[in-house]
Amino acid sequence: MMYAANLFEDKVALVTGGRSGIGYGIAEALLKLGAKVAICSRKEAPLAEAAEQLSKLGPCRYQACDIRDGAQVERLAERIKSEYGRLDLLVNNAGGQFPSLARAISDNGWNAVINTNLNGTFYVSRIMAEHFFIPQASGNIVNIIVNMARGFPGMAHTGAARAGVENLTKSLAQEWATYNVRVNCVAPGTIISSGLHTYAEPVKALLEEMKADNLMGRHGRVEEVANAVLFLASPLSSYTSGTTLYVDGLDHLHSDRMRLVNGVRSS
Ligand SMILES: CCCCCCC/C=C/C(=O)SCCNC(=O)CCNC(=O)[C@H](O)C(C)(C)COP(=O)(O)OP(=O)(O)OC[C@H]1O[C@@H](n2cnc3c(N)ncnc32)[C@H](O)[C@@H]1OP(=O)(O)O
Ligand SMILES: NC(=O)C1=CN([C@@H]2O[C@H](COP(=O)(O)OP(=O)(O)OC[C@H]3O[C@@H](n4cnc5c(N)ncnc54)[C@H](OP(=O)(O)O)[C@@H]3O)[C@@H](O)[C@H]2O)C=CC1
Repeated sequence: MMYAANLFEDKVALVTGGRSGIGYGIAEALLKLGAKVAICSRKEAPLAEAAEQLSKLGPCRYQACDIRDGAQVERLAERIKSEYGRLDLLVNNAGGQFPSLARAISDNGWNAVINTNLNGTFYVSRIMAEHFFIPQASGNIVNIIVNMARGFPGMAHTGAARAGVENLTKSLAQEWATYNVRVNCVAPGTIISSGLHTYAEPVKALLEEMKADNLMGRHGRVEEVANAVLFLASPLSSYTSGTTLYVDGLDHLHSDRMRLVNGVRSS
């Protein structure tokens, strides 16, 4: 552990999508550094199980919540208020999409991905800011997006949604600086996590190709994303807001996704 063991002592964090994968790893890292944590996601049973495991490291509450539903997010804010009385850090990690060429995405599929990744992130940010960050005159938001620096062929819906979140981050960072609220993004490349298991062939083969194409020759690890979140969540980054930190082994500068997508299409 490279950060001070009490870095987040007395701090309260909400990690959306904290029941699995990257969100679970972020919650785990925050708890190990003294934070009190709340996690939410849609599926109650695995969420409860994750909270039980995480509670071995420190206080961890959970509540089922679909981030696309403002009323559910309001109830989550009330619960955090009654359990912990404050919120210092929001990690907007919940999200996802499905691989598809743009022409094959249905209207519903497009809307599901935009609602989850862009609208959901906005609802949670605004509601947590109104309940906690603005009245407290302090807060920190870290948005988990994806590397879509050069577009995202094969996942155009999520590329558009995450670009929206990146721009929203720049706007909120400026509007809320006066309330001592920082807002930043972490943009992972391909990370070995539960999320990748949701993809079937031929995407699995594509993932191997993407690994070979990566200049570091590998996919990323959940801890590497969590470490970036810890930095942005901590006073070590106190003069940093409105930015994006890539955790992608250089994919944002180098990878040729269109070539890889074409390879899958012709196989
Ligand atoms: C190609 C490169 C691969 C490497 C990528 C590496 C970078 C990124 C990695 C990750 O992000 S890993 C994390 C991934 N985890 C997830 O994606 C899990 C969560 N995902 C979801 O929950 C869904 O994708 C969702 C669509 C956002 C869920 O929304 P919802 O629950 O509302 O969906 P549904 O009601 O089931 O469907 C709505 C609509 O969407 C269509 N759809 C859903 N899945 C697919 C699919 N696999 N293929 C095509 N279409 C899909 C579904 O059919 C519905 O549309 P209609 O049929 O009604 O038109
Ligand atoms: N793994 C990777 O390579 C990369 C992942 N990312 C992003 O990082 C984040 C975490 O990914 P990862 O851990 O790998 O994947 P997971 O699929 O394991 O995590 C997604 C989490 O989001 C929750 N979630 C999804 N939709 C909603 C919703 N509407 N409301 C509340 N919670 C929701 C899910 O729980 P539930 O189903 O119970 O709602 C789940 O816990 C995602 O945003 C993902 O797109 C970005 C780049 C790369």
